[in-house]
Amino acid sequence: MGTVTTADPHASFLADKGGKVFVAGHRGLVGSAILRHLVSLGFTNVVVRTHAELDLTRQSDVEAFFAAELPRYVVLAAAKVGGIHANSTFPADFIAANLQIQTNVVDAALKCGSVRKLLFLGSSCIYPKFAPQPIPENSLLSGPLEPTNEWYAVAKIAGIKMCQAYRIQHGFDAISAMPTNLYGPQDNFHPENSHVLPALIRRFHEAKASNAAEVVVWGTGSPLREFLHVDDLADAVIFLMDHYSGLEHVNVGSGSEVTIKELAELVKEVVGFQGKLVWDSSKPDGTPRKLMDSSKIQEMGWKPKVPLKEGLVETYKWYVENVISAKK
Ligand SMILES: NC(=O)C1=CN([C@@H]2O[C@H](COP(=O)(O)OP(=O)(O)OC[C@H]3O[C@@H](n4cnc5c(N)ncnc54)[C@H](OP(=O)(O)O)[C@@H]3O)[C@@H](O)[C@H]2O)C=CC1
Ligand SMILES: C[C@H]1O[C@H](OP(=O)(O)OP(=O)(O)OC[C@H]2O[C@@H](n3cnc4c(=O)[nH]c(N)nc43)[C@H](O)[C@@H]2O)[C@@H](O)[C@@H](O)C1=O
Repeated sequence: MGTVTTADPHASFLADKGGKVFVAGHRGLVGSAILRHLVSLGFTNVVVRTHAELDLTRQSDVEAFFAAELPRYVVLAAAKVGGIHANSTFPADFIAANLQIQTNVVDAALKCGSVRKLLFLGSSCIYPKFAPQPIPENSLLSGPLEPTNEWYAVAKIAGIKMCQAYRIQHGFDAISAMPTNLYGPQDNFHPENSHVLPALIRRFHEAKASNAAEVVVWGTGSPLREFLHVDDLADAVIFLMDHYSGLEHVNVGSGSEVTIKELAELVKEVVGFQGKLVWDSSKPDGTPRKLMDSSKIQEMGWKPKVPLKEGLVETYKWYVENVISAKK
Protein backbone atom coordinates (compact mmCIF):
# COMPACT_ATOMS: atom_id res chain seq x y z
CA MET A 1 0.00 0.00 0.00
CA GLY A 2 1.49 3.38 -0.99
CA THR A 3 1.34 6.58 1.02
CA VAL A 4 -0.53 9.66 -0.17
CA THR A 5 1.72 12.68 -0.57
CA THR A 6 0.41 16.00 0.76
CA ALA A 7 0.32 18.79 -1.81
CA ASP A 8 -1.45 22.04 -2.59
CA PRO A 9 -5.14 21.10 -3.06
CA HIS A 10 -5.48 23.82 -5.71
CA ALA A 11 -2.49 22.68 -7.76
CA SER A 12 -3.14 21.59 -11.34
CA PHE A 13 -2.76 17.91 -12.25
CA LEU A 14 0.56 18.53 -14.02
CA ALA A 15 1.88 20.52 -11.06
CA ASP A 16 1.08 17.62 -8.69
CA LYS A 17 3.39 14.88 -9.96
CA GLY A 18 3.62 13.29 -6.51
CA GLY A 19 -0.17 12.99 -6.20
CA LYS A 20 -1.33 9.38 -6.34
CA VAL A 21 -2.87 8.46 -9.71
CA PHE A 22 -4.84 5.23 -10.18
CA VAL A 23 -4.72 4.15 -13.83
CA ALA A 24 -7.40 1.46 -14.15
CA GLY A 25 -6.69 -0.86 -17.11
CA HIS A 26 -2.94 -0.09 -17.31
CA ARG A 27 -2.11 -3.16 -19.44
CA GLY A 28 -4.58 -2.31 -22.21
CA LEU A 29 -4.02 -0.21 -25.34
CA VAL A 30 -5.16 3.04 -23.69
CA GLY A 31 -4.12 2.48 -20.06
CA SER A 32 -0.57 1.43 -21.04
CA ALA A 33 -0.15 4.59 -23.15
CA ILE A 34 -1.41 6.79 -20.30
CA LEU A 35 0.96 5.04 -17.88
CA ARG A 36 3.93 5.58 -20.27
CA HIS A 37 3.07 9.25 -20.63
CA LEU A 38 2.64 9.81 -16.87
CA VAL A 39 5.99 8.16 -16.15
CA SER A 40 7.75 10.17 -18.86
CA LEU A 41 6.23 13.39 -17.47
CA GLY A 42 7.73 12.59 -14.05
CA PHE A 43 4.69 11.32 -12.11
CA THR A 44 6.11 9.37 -9.19
CA ASN A 45 3.07 7.90 -7.45
CA VAL A 46 1.06 5.85 -9.96
CA VAL A 47 -0.89 2.88 -8.63
CA VAL A 48 -2.03 0.02 -10.87
CA ARG A 49 -3.73 -3.38 -10.53
CA THR A 50 -4.16 -6.11 -13.13
CA HIS A 51 -7.58 -7.61 -13.71
CA ALA A 52 -6.42 -10.73 -11.80
CA GLU A 53 -5.32 -8.63 -8.81
CA LEU A 54 -8.48 -6.50 -8.66
CA ASP A 55 -11.64 -7.41 -10.56
CA LEU A 56 -13.36 -4.06 -10.98
CA THR A 57 -16.75 -5.74 -11.45
CA ARG A 58 -16.66 -6.67 -7.72
CA GLN A 59 -18.04 -3.75 -5.75
CA SER A 60 -16.71 -4.62 -2.28
CA ASP A 61 -13.17 -5.30 -3.62
CA VAL A 62 -13.20 -1.96 -5.45
CA GLU A 63 -14.37 -0.12 -2.33
CA ALA A 64 -11.68 -1.82 -0.21
CA PHE A 65 -9.01 -0.91 -2.77
CA PHE A 66 -10.00 2.78 -2.82
CA ALA A 67 -10.25 2.95 0.98
CA ALA A 68 -6.75 1.46 1.31
CA GLU A 69 -4.99 3.34 -1.49
CA LEU A 70 -6.77 6.73 -1.28
CA PRO A 71 -5.78 7.92 -4.78
CA ARG A 72 -5.92 11.61 -5.58
CA TYR A 73 -6.63 11.12 -9.31
CA VAL A 74 -8.33 8.32 -11.26
CA VAL A 75 -8.16 7.55 -14.98
CA LEU A 76 -10.71 4.86 -15.85
CA ALA A 77 -9.31 3.00 -18.88
CA ALA A 78 -10.48 -0.46 -17.75
CA ALA A 79 -13.40 -1.81 -19.74
CA LYS A 80 -14.66 -4.79 -21.70
CA VAL A 81 -13.56 -3.76 -25.22
CA GLY A 82 -13.73 -5.33 -28.67
CA GLY A 83 -14.48 -4.80 -32.33
CA ILE A 84 -17.70 -5.17 -34.30
CA HIS A 85 -17.80 -9.00 -34.09
CA ALA A 86 -17.14 -9.19 -30.31
CA ASN A 87 -19.68 -6.44 -29.60
CA SER A 88 -22.44 -8.14 -31.55
CA THR A 89 -21.62 -11.67 -30.32
CA PHE A 90 -21.33 -10.93 -26.58
CA PRO A 91 -23.87 -8.13 -25.90
CA ALA A 92 -24.54 -9.30 -22.33
CA ASP A 93 -20.83 -9.25 -21.41
CA PHE A 94 -20.38 -5.80 -22.95
CA ILE A 95 -23.30 -4.15 -21.18
CA ALA A 96 -22.90 -5.92 -17.81
CA ALA A 97 -19.12 -5.70 -17.32
CA ASN A 98 -18.94 -2.06 -18.42
CA LEU A 99 -21.86 -0.93 -16.25
CA GLN A 100 -20.35 -2.77 -13.28
CA ILE A 101 -16.77 -1.52 -13.73
CA GLN A 102 -17.66 2.14 -14.23
CA THR A 103 -20.35 2.23 -11.51
CA ASN A 104 -18.04 0.63 -8.95
CA VAL A 105 -15.06 2.84 -9.78
CA VAL A 106 -16.90 6.18 -9.95
CA ASP A 107 -18.88 5.47 -6.78
CA ALA A 108 -15.87 4.19 -4.77
CA ALA A 109 -13.82 7.19 -5.96
CA LEU A 110 -16.43 9.53 -4.50
CA LYS A 111 -16.93 7.54 -1.28
CA CYS A 112 -13.24 7.20 -0.36
CA GLY A 113 -13.05 11.00 -0.08
CA SER A 114 -9.49 11.41 -1.44
CA VAL A 115 -10.17 11.75 -5.18
CA ARG A 116 -9.89 15.26 -6.62
CA LYS A 117 -10.52 14.33 -10.23
CA LEU A 118 -11.63 11.31 -12.25
CA LEU A 119 -11.61 10.86 -16.03
CA PHE A 120 -13.98 8.31 -17.58
CA LEU A 121 -13.25 6.99 -21.09
CA GLY A 122 -16.22 6.45 -23.37
CA SER A 123 -16.21 5.93 -27.13
CA SER A 124 -17.52 7.47 -30.36
CA CYS A 125 -20.12 4.66 -30.54
CA ILE A 126 -22.25 6.62 -28.01
CA TYR A 127 -23.56 8.76 -30.87
CA PRO A 128 -26.60 7.97 -33.04
CA LYS A 129 -25.94 5.87 -36.16
CA PHE A 130 -26.99 8.77 -38.40
CA ALA A 131 -25.59 11.67 -36.37
CA PRO A 132 -24.54 14.85 -38.25
CA GLN A 133 -20.91 14.68 -39.45
CA PRO A 134 -18.55 15.71 -37.98
CA ILE A 135 -20.35 14.68 -34.78
CA PRO A 136 -20.63 17.39 -32.12
CA GLU A 137 -20.87 16.52 -28.42
CA ASN A 138 -24.51 17.68 -28.30
CA SER A 139 -25.59 14.88 -30.70
CA LEU A 140 -25.69 12.52 -27.72
CA LEU A 141 -29.14 10.88 -27.32
CA SER A 142 -30.53 12.57 -30.43
CA GLY A 143 -31.33 9.35 -32.36
CA PRO A 144 -31.14 5.53 -32.50
CA LEU A 145 -27.77 3.81 -31.96
CA GLU A 146 -25.84 1.52 -34.34
CA PRO A 147 -27.22 -2.00 -33.57
CA THR A 148 -23.83 -3.83 -33.70
CA ASN A 149 -22.61 -2.06 -30.56
CA GLU A 150 -25.67 -0.57 -28.86
CA TRP A 151 -25.19 -2.58 -25.63
CA TYR A 152 -21.67 -1.24 -25.17
CA ALA A 153 -22.84 2.23 -26.21
CA VAL A 154 -25.65 2.24 -23.64
CA ALA A 155 -23.14 1.36 -20.90
CA LYS A 156 -20.83 4.16 -22.06
CA ILE A 157 -23.72 6.66 -22.16
CA ALA A 158 -24.60 5.60 -18.59
CA GLY A 159 -20.97 6.30 -17.61
CA ILE A 160 -21.17 9.86 -18.97
CA LYS A 161 -24.46 10.41 -17.18
CA MET A 162 -23.07 8.98 -13.94
CA CYS A 163 -20.14 11.42 -14.04
CA GLN A 164 -22.58 14.29 -14.69
CA ALA A 165 -24.93 13.23 -11.90
CA TYR A 166 -22.09 12.90 -9.38
CA ARG A 167 -20.84 16.37 -10.37
CA ILE A 168 -24.31 17.90 -10.00
CA GLN A 169 -25.31 16.22 -6.75
CA HIS A 170 -21.94 15.81 -4.99
CA GLY A 171 -19.69 18.42 -6.65
CA PHE A 172 -17.41 15.51 -7.70
CA ASP A 173 -14.95 16.50 -10.45
CA ALA A 174 -15.66 13.60 -12.83
CA ILE A 175 -15.08 14.31 -16.54
CA SER A 176 -15.59 12.15 -19.64
CA ALA A 177 -13.49 11.87 -22.82
CA MET A 178 -14.92 10.27 -25.99
CA PRO A 179 -12.14 8.95 -28.22
CA THR A 180 -12.58 7.93 -31.83
CA ASN A 181 -11.21 4.53 -33.07
CA LEU A 182 -7.74 4.05 -31.54
CA TYR A 183 -4.68 1.98 -32.44
CA GLY A 184 -1.05 1.56 -31.36
CA PRO A 185 1.25 -0.58 -29.21
CA GLN A 186 -0.41 -3.04 -26.79
CA ASP A 187 -3.50 -3.28 -29.01
CA ASN A 188 -5.54 -6.49 -29.11
CA PHE A 189 -4.54 -8.47 -32.24
CA HIS A 190 -7.12 -11.26 -31.82
CA PRO A 191 -8.23 -12.58 -35.26
CA GLU A 192 -11.98 -12.13 -34.64
CA ASN A 193 -12.54 -10.06 -31.50
CA SER A 194 -10.19 -7.13 -32.17
CA HIS A 195 -10.84 -3.83 -33.95
CA VAL A 196 -10.20 -3.53 -37.69
CA LEU A 197 -6.70 -2.02 -37.70
CA PRO A 198 -4.94 -4.62 -35.49
CA ALA A 199 -7.01 -7.40 -37.14
CA LEU A 200 -5.73 -6.36 -40.58
CA ILE A 201 -2.12 -6.02 -39.40
CA ARG A 202 -2.24 -9.60 -38.18
CA ARG A 203 -4.11 -10.98 -41.21
CA PHE A 204 -1.79 -9.33 -43.77
CA HIS A 205 1.31 -10.32 -41.78
CA GLU A 206 0.20 -13.96 -41.60
CA ALA A 207 -0.74 -13.96 -45.30
CA LYS A 208 2.69 -12.56 -46.24
CA ALA A 209 4.44 -15.13 -44.03
CA SER A 210 2.53 -18.05 -45.61
CA ASN A 211 2.68 -16.68 -49.19
CA ALA A 212 -1.14 -16.66 -49.36
CA ALA A 213 -2.71 -15.41 -52.60
CA GLU A 214 -5.42 -13.33 -50.94
CA VAL A 215 -6.63 -11.72 -47.73
CA VAL A 216 -10.30 -11.58 -46.73
CA VAL A 217 -11.52 -8.26 -45.32
CA TRP A 218 -14.95 -7.88 -43.69
CA GLY A 219 -17.89 -5.92 -45.08
CA THR A 220 -18.02 -3.82 -48.23
CA GLY A 221 -15.04 -1.55 -47.57
CA SER A 222 -17.22 1.55 -47.86
CA PRO A 223 -17.60 2.57 -44.15
CA LEU A 224 -15.53 5.55 -43.10
CA ARG A 225 -13.54 5.53 -39.86
CA GLU A 226 -11.42 8.13 -38.10
CA PHE A 227 -8.26 6.70 -36.48
CA LEU A 228 -6.23 8.26 -33.67
CA HIS A 229 -2.87 6.98 -32.41
CA VAL A 230 -3.08 6.03 -28.73
CA ASP A 231 -0.12 8.30 -27.88
CA ASP A 232 -2.21 11.26 -29.06
CA LEU A 233 -5.12 10.01 -26.94
CA ALA A 234 -2.88 9.67 -23.85
CA ASP A 235 -1.68 13.22 -24.42
CA ALA A 236 -5.32 14.40 -24.67
CA VAL A 237 -6.31 12.55 -21.46
CA ILE A 238 -3.49 14.22 -19.52
CA PHE A 239 -4.39 17.57 -21.12
CA LEU A 240 -8.03 17.19 -20.00
CA MET A 241 -7.01 16.10 -16.47
CA ASP A 242 -5.08 19.36 -16.29
CA HIS A 243 -7.40 21.75 -18.16
CA TYR A 244 -11.02 20.62 -18.04
CA SER A 245 -13.66 20.39 -15.31
CA GLY A 246 -16.94 20.67 -17.23
CA LEU A 247 -20.22 18.77 -17.18
CA GLU A 248 -20.22 17.86 -20.88
CA HIS A 249 -18.09 15.02 -22.28
CA VAL A 250 -15.27 15.95 -24.73
CA ASN A 251 -14.63 14.38 -28.16
CA VAL A 252 -11.06 13.35 -28.99
CA GLY A 253 -10.36 12.62 -32.66
CA SER A 254 -7.71 13.07 -35.34
CA GLY A 255 -10.03 14.93 -37.72
CA SER A 256 -9.15 12.74 -40.72
CA GLU A 257 -11.01 9.69 -41.95
CA VAL A 258 -10.43 6.86 -44.42
CA THR A 259 -12.67 4.21 -45.93
CA ILE A 260 -12.06 0.65 -44.72
CA LYS A 261 -10.92 -0.11 -48.29
CA GLU A 262 -8.31 2.68 -48.09
CA LEU A 263 -7.22 1.40 -44.68
CA ALA A 264 -6.87 -2.16 -46.00
CA GLU A 265 -4.75 -0.94 -48.95
CA LEU A 266 -2.55 1.05 -46.55
CA VAL A 267 -2.03 -1.91 -44.18
CA LYS A 268 -1.28 -4.13 -47.19
CA GLU A 269 1.40 -1.65 -48.34
CA VAL A 270 2.95 -1.19 -44.87
CA VAL A 271 3.10 -4.95 -44.24
CA GLY A 272 4.36 -5.63 -47.78
CA PHE A 273 1.73 -8.21 -48.80
CA GLN A 274 1.69 -8.79 -52.59
CA GLY A 275 -1.60 -10.69 -53.03
CA LYS A 276 -5.14 -9.43 -53.50
CA LEU A 277 -7.99 -8.29 -51.27
CA VAL A 278 -11.31 -10.16 -51.14
CA TRP A 279 -14.36 -8.56 -49.51
CA ASP A 280 -16.68 -10.69 -47.34
CA SER A 281 -19.95 -8.77 -47.56
CA SER A 282 -21.69 -11.30 -45.29
CA LYS A 283 -19.89 -9.51 -42.41
CA PRO A 284 -21.46 -6.30 -41.02
CA ASP A 285 -20.25 -2.83 -42.01
CA GLY A 286 -21.47 -1.25 -38.79
CA THR A 287 -22.03 2.47 -38.73
CA PRO A 288 -21.43 4.12 -42.15
CA ARG A 289 -19.43 7.06 -40.81
CA LYS A 290 -18.41 8.47 -37.41
CA LEU A 291 -16.12 11.45 -37.76
CA MET A 292 -15.89 13.34 -34.48
CA ASP A 293 -16.13 17.10 -34.20
CA SER A 294 -13.10 17.68 -31.95
CA SER A 295 -13.23 21.47 -32.08
CA LYS A 296 -14.00 21.72 -28.36
CA ILE A 297 -10.71 20.14 -27.21
CA GLN A 298 -8.80 21.85 -30.05
CA GLU A 299 -10.11 25.24 -28.93
CA MET A 300 -8.79 24.45 -25.44
CA GLY A 301 -5.31 24.04 -27.02
CA TRP A 302 -4.83 20.31 -27.75
CA LYS A 303 -4.13 18.85 -31.19
CA PRO A 304 -3.16 15.40 -32.55
CA LYS A 305 0.38 14.81 -33.82
CA VAL A 306 0.68 11.32 -35.34
CA PRO A 307 -0.29 10.89 -39.04
CA LEU A 308 -2.04 7.57 -39.81
CA LYS A 309 0.70 6.14 -42.07
CA GLU A 310 3.45 6.97 -39.58
CA GLY A 311 1.44 5.46 -36.70
CA LEU A 312 0.69 2.36 -38.74
CA VAL A 313 4.36 1.79 -39.63
CA GLU A 314 5.32 2.14 -35.96
CA THR A 315 2.46 -0.15 -34.80
CA TYR A 316 3.40 -2.85 -37.34
CA LYS A 317 7.01 -2.67 -36.10
CA TRP A 318 5.76 -3.03 -32.51
CA TYR A 319 3.63 -6.04 -33.53
CA VAL A 320 6.58 -7.80 -35.21
CA GLU A 321 8.97 -7.06 -32.35
CA ASN A 322 6.60 -7.86 -29.48
CA VAL A 323 3.88 -10.25 -30.64
CA ILE A 324 5.59 -12.25 -33.42
CA SER A 325 9.02 -12.39 -31.75
CA ALA A 326 7.42 -13.46 -28.43
CA LYS A 327 5.88 -16.52 -30.18
CA LYS A 328 9.25 -17.72 -31.54
N1 LIG B 1 -9.57 0.62 -28.51
C1 LIG B 1 -10.30 1.58 -29.08
O1 LIG B 1 -10.32 1.73 -30.33
C2 LIG B 1 -11.11 2.50 -28.23
C3 LIG B 1 -11.15 2.42 -26.85
N2 LIG B 1 -11.91 3.31 -26.13
C4 LIG B 1 -12.03 3.22 -24.67
O2 LIG B 1 -10.79 3.22 -24.03
C5 LIG B 1 -10.84 2.39 -22.85
C6 LIG B 1 -9.72 1.38 -22.89
O3 LIG B 1 -9.83 0.59 -24.07
P1 LIG B 1 -8.62 -0.32 -24.58
O4 LIG B 1 -7.36 0.10 -23.92
O5 LIG B 1 -8.72 -0.35 -26.04
O6 LIG B 1 -9.04 -1.74 -24.02
P2 LIG B 1 -8.11 -3.03 -23.76
O7 LIG B 1 -8.99 -4.21 -23.96
O8 LIG B 1 -6.85 -2.93 -24.52
O9 LIG B 1 -7.75 -2.89 -22.20
C7 LIG B 1 -8.75 -2.99 -21.24
C8 LIG B 1 -8.11 -3.03 -19.87
O10 LIG B 1 -9.17 -3.17 -18.91
C9 LIG B 1 -8.82 -4.15 -17.97
N3 LIG B 1 -10.03 -4.81 -17.50
C10 LIG B 1 -11.04 -5.33 -18.23
N4 LIG B 1 -11.98 -5.85 -17.43
C11 LIG B 1 -11.55 -5.65 -16.15
C12 LIG B 1 -12.07 -5.97 -14.88
N5 LIG B 1 -13.25 -6.61 -14.74
N6 LIG B 1 -11.36 -5.64 -13.79
C13 LIG B 1 -10.16 -5.02 -13.92
N7 LIG B 1 -9.62 -4.66 -15.09
C14 LIG B 1 -10.30 -5.00 -16.20
C15 LIG B 1 -7.88 -5.12 -18.68
O11 LIG B 1 -7.04 -5.67 -17.69
P3 LIG B 1 -6.00 -6.90 -17.91
O12 LIG B 1 -5.06 -6.47 -18.98
O13 LIG B 1 -5.32 -7.08 -16.62
O14 LIG B 1 -6.87 -8.05 -18.35
C16 LIG B 1 -7.15 -4.17 -19.64
O15 LIG B 1 -6.00 -3.64 -19.01
C17 LIG B 1 -12.24 1.76 -22.84
O16 LIG B 1 -13.07 2.48 -21.98
C18 LIG B 1 -12.71 1.93 -24.26
O17 LIG B 1 -14.11 2.06 -24.33
C19 LIG B 1 -12.64 4.29 -26.75
C20 LIG B 1 -12.63 4.42 -28.11
C21 LIG B 1 -11.87 3.54 -28.96
C1 LIG C 1 -14.09 1.94 -31.38
C2 LIG C 1 -15.41 1.30 -31.74
O1 LIG C 1 -15.20 0.09 -32.43
C3 LIG C 1 -16.33 -0.72 -32.73
O2 LIG C 1 -16.99 -0.21 -33.85
P1 LIG C 1 -16.39 -0.22 -35.31
O3 LIG C 1 -15.74 1.09 -35.62
O4 LIG C 1 -17.46 -0.63 -36.24
O5 LIG C 1 -15.23 -1.29 -35.15
P2 LIG C 1 -14.31 -2.29 -35.92
O6 LIG C 1 -12.93 -1.77 -35.79
O7 LIG C 1 -14.55 -3.66 -35.40
O8 LIG C 1 -14.80 -2.29 -37.46
C4 LIG C 1 -14.66 -1.18 -38.29
C5 LIG C 1 -15.00 -1.55 -39.72
O9 LIG C 1 -13.97 -2.39 -40.24
C6 LIG C 1 -14.56 -3.51 -40.89
N1 LIG C 1 -13.60 -4.63 -40.88
C7 LIG C 1 -13.03 -5.15 -41.99
N2 LIG C 1 -12.27 -6.20 -41.67
C8 LIG C 1 -12.33 -6.31 -40.31
C9 LIG C 1 -11.75 -7.22 -39.40
O10 LIG C 1 -10.99 -8.11 -39.74
N3 LIG C 1 -12.02 -7.01 -38.07
C10 LIG C 1 -12.85 -6.00 -37.64
N4 LIG C 1 -13.05 -5.86 -36.31
N5 LIG C 1 -13.44 -5.16 -38.51
C11 LIG C 1 -13.19 -5.31 -39.83
C12 LIG C 1 -15.84 -3.75 -40.12
O11 LIG C 1 -16.74 -4.55 -40.85
C13 LIG C 1 -16.31 -2.31 -39.90
O12 LIG C 1 -16.96 -1.84 -41.06
C14 LIG C 1 -17.34 -0.78 -31.63
O13 LIG C 1 -17.91 -2.07 -31.67
C15 LIG C 1 -16.80 -0.31 -30.36
O14 LIG C 1 -15.77 -1.12 -29.86
C16 LIG C 1 -16.25 1.06 -30.53
O15 LIG C 1 -16.51 1.94 -29.76
